[in-house]
Amino acid sequence: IVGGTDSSPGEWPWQVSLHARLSRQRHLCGGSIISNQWILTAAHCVSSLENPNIWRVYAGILRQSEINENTPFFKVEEIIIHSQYKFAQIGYDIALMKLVKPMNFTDLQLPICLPSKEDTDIFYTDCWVIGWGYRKEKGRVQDILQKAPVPFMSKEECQARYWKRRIGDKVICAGYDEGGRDACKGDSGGPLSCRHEEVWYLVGITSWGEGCARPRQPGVYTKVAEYSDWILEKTTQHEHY
Ligand SMILES: COC(=O)Nc1ccc2c(c1)CCCCCCC[C@H](NC(=O)/C=C/c1cc(Cl)ccc1-n1cnnn1)c1nc-2c(Cl)[nH]1
Repeated sequence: IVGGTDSSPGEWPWQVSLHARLSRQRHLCGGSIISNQWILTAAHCVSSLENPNIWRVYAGILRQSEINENTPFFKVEEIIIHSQYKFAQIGYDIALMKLVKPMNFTDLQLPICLPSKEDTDIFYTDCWVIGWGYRKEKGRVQDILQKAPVPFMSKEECQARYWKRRIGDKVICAGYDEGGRDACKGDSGGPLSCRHEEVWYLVGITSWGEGCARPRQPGVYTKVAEYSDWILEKTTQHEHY
């Protein structure tokens, strides 16, 4: 996160750190708890790393330094990537991780509400981007979870900023024309959390941008309200006859 500040313990209890164990283990992406057994993240985080056994989900942590070989984590049973996903810049940048065992909710690990598909036209005014990512384009993963307020940007303005690309209806842009606050490397997959009438909603999934916090280059987020049916379909246990 560029231009952010330290979060407090329990401020964002739905935020998780997704680690993968390749040659060595490291933080790769953020994610959000949406139920006791499901994590929502970005497809680009897990595509090409679809083996569930390499992933470790760390919940209820504020600092990356809390993570060591003795720190408890949740194992992943299944990874579901949107079938139309190709690249983050095209869209459909959404994926689900099913945990092997349901987690117990505590003050430090709780789900965030999903917006309903009727909520696609709410103009949220209190949105925050969160993560352990870089504070500048050439940076490093941060120890303490960072937070930054980012204002919504209209689709028209966002399309004007990214005129070489097609900004579709299933993404949200957020950021400042003067730059200065934004997501950055290591934040993707994490939540764009917006508070609306005292309730926090998972409005966006951190996806891509042209550089970090550059003027007139806002962050682009998967618009979660557009995927309510997809999430419901994939997370509902249909009896297989
Ligand atoms: C010590 O451990 C580490 O350093 N880990 C570790 C640390 C960092 C990374 C990895 C591991 C790789 C994850 C691969 C999958 C993910 C690949 C893409 C991912 N993108 C982002 O997180 C954010 C994008 C982004 C999003 C918005 Cl909304 C706005 C501007 C953005 N940026 C534009 N330019 N930079 N950011 C990324 N993440 C990293 C990089 Cl490197 N790039």
